[in-house]
Amino acid sequence: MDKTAKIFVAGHRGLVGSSILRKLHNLKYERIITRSRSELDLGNQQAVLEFFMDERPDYVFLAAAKVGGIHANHTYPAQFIYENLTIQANVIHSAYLSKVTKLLFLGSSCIYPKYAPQPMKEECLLTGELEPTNESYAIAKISGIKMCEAYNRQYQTQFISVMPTNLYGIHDNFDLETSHVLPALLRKFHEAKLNNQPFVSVWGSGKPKREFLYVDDLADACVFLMQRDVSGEQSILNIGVGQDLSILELALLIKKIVGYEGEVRFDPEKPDGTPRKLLDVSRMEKLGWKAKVTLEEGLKQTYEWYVNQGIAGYEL
Ligand SMILES: NC(=O)C1=CN([C@@H]2O[C@H](COP(=O)(O)OP(=O)(O)OC[C@H]3O[C@@H](n4cnc5c(N)ncnc54)[C@H](OP(=O)(O)O)[C@@H]3O)[C@@H](O)[C@H]2O)C=CC1
Ligand SMILES: C[C@H]1O[C@H](OP(=O)(O)OP(=O)(O)OC[C@H]2O[C@@H](n3cnc4c(=O)[nH]c(N)nc43)[C@H](O)[C@@H]2O)[C@@H](O)[C@@H](O)C1=O
Repeated sequence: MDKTAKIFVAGHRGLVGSSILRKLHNLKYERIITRSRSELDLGNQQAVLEFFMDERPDYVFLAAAKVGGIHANHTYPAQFIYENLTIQANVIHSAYLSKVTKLLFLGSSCIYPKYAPQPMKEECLLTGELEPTNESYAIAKISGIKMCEAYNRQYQTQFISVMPTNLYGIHDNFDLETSHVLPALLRKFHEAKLNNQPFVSVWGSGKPKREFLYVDDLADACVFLMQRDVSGEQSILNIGVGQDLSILELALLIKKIVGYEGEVRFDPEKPDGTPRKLLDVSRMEKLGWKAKVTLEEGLKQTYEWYVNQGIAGYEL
């Protein structure tokens, strides 16, 4: 991927896409193409094909998707399967037809079985039942991985899939209904502090364990992979930090960073989801890549960004 390559970042306004865009700008890539959803609906097959045939990008980062936390996934399974299947099918097929050199598809750690041995290796894909709260999303993501593999086998394309663990960072979604746990807890603890609330409600039992990767580390890994030949069995790669913590431990860390002094209460009416999903990151380590940002550093940066955006009501 030389500096004059034409690069399309799909989903450039999202958490991941915006971070990939920042990384490419910092590395002085000169020909980056973006389209907002109103300019190009990636669910529109004809429009996507016309765009690829007109623009002829060399490299594609496919970071556009229907994304959400446990509640959104559980409540809107039809939208999660339909939108993800159509976006990825349109982009991957058009990339093949327009002879894209290399495409990187964003999967997710939720593609692995609910009770997969920990840490989860890439080989455990399709070896057991999925977690019901995000089955629709996971099935769509598995289809995207299999589509990339099928095109590589039949058409000799270079389409790779990465499986990031739970992500967080600046430009995340802080909506309490649709967000993931980390931005939700940053917001809940922050608002509880501002409003002197006596407790913060944390969903589920607090026992599930999750691994969190700062989004700029993910963007770094994605660009690293685009710049290298990772064909064959390495066309699927886990990306994580290799360490996890319980939701209770996460809540206590966020409470400390925000400086909230009230109580943490659990809401057993809300689902726990997968008990644990820690990724085995040895494939990426063998390639020479490792995450750099610690959870505490990443949380502080994200909290500062959230507060400075003005969403939170006051400046730090
Ligand atoms: N966030 C996480 O914890 C994880 C994310 N991933 C994967 O990473 C990728 C990016 O996720 P993330 O950045 O968090 O998601 P976001 O929701 O932050 O961003 C998704 C982007 O896709 C765009 N988009 C959605 N539908 C369409 C459409 N029909 N046409 C054009 N654009 C569209 C959105 O546009 P708009 O701004 O207009 O809504 C948005 O910019 C996804 O594939 C996700 O599955 C994987 C593991 C964990
Ligand atoms: C990235 C990943 O994200 C999703 O899977 P998830 O990891 O289960 O998602 P989550 O971040 O929303 O929750 C993690 C844990 O945290 C608990 N929890 C506590 N309190 C809040 C809370 O306030 N909000 C949320 N959302 N969760 C909370 C919550 O009950 C659960 O036990 C999938 O959509 C999946 O498709 C996917 O790919």
